[in-house]
Amino acid sequence: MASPDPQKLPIAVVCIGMAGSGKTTFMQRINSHLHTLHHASPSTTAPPYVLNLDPAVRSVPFESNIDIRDSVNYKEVMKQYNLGPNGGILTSLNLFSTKVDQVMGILEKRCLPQPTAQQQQPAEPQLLPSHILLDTPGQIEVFVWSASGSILLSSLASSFPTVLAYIIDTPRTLENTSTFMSNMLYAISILYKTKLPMILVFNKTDVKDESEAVEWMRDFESFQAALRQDEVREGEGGCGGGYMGSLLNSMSLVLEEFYNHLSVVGVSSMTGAGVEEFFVAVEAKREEFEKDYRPELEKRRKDAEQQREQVREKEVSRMMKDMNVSSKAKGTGMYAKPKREEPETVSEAEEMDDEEEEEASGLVEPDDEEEDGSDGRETFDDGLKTRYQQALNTGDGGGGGVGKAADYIMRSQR
Ligand SMILES: Nc1nc2c(ncn2[C@@H]2O[C@H](COP(=O)(O)OP(=O)(O)OP(=O)(O)O)[C@@H](O)[C@H]2O)c(=O)[nH]1
Repeated sequence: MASPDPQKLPIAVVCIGMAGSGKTTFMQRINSHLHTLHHASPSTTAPPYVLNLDPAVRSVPFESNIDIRDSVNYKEVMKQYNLGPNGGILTSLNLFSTKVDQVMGILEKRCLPQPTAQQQQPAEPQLLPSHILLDTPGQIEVFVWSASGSILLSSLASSFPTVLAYIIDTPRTLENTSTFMSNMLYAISILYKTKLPMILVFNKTDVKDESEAVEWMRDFESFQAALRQDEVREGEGGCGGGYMGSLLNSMSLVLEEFYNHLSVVGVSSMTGAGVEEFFVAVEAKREEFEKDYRPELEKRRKDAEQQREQVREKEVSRMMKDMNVSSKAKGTGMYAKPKREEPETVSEAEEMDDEEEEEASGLVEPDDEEEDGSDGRETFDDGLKTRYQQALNTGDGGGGGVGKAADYIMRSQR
């Protein structure tokens, strides 16, 4: 089947952000925006596909197609494993990630073009969602820094263009320069951890707009001025003074490159202002994903495959070495005693008896062993390696190959 056009693939938007930044409200807003588009033009636009990955949320103000709470009971997990709230969320997410294959199967079935029964003449063009929306747990680190979060994100990104929407509580983050810088550093760490394109969503712009933050990001001088104001306000001992001031100063210089890679939008999830700009940014990130991130993902996948292959080769060599030792010990394989030929004359019989006595007493000439041993071992090793490789490679990728290898070991040890 030809791979689908990347422009037609639904794009996955993963909402992450500090607790209380407004992720769920933002999800609700973009979900309702896409539903409105669908209602306006039902024949050309499908509603989004929505996933809730927050196991601890009591109720979500939007309808999700896949909800982690349907498969994992967070409260029960806490009870059974004797965990606190964060451990409970983490374990629930881990349990859910064991079903990632099923989740991806459903997503691919619902969001990717499916081959029709008669491939040559597709009946009607399938209307697929243009967006997959994901809400994540409030405890950001539980999702971003856990193995299960990585598994879910990398599985998603291997099938769909994926962008992160990092939701920021604008009024809170603009309280002072150090809060702003902390938030930016958190965003940068997530960017480097996930290696996915990111949009900074300055939320709650109905309370305070994002212009000041944008200025701090784009204009180093204005951040310096804000820093000086903080110093004056809080005095030398405050967050803007002393070593903190110079630290923030140099960090703002370092972060310039990071800011250049980010899309920034101001949104009010309450009023809906800025939502259209957000979707424009999402489309720009889709291109970036295809141009920069997909090749990187492919490269990482190839590297991982190569590594697996190397490990397998090592295993084969190790098994071969073990075989050599155990064959030697048992006198099987290349160390098997050659079948005795019947002596034809009395002197031959005497010679053979002498040899037997020598072997039994351990008095074998070292030269004799070396002479034909090295050649024989190489041929034996090569043959054995080929047969092992065949045994490991044959089969269904499941236990078939391993089974054959095991059979082979058993037979050769007899
Ligand atoms: N004024 C204003 N308030 C907002 C906006 N977005 C969210 N809020 C409020 O911020 C609070 C937190 O919003 P949530 O959507 O629950 O935030 P969250 O990040 O999902 O929270 P957790 O799931 O607990 O991490 C709520 O009281 C919202 O009403 C906004 O755009 N403007």
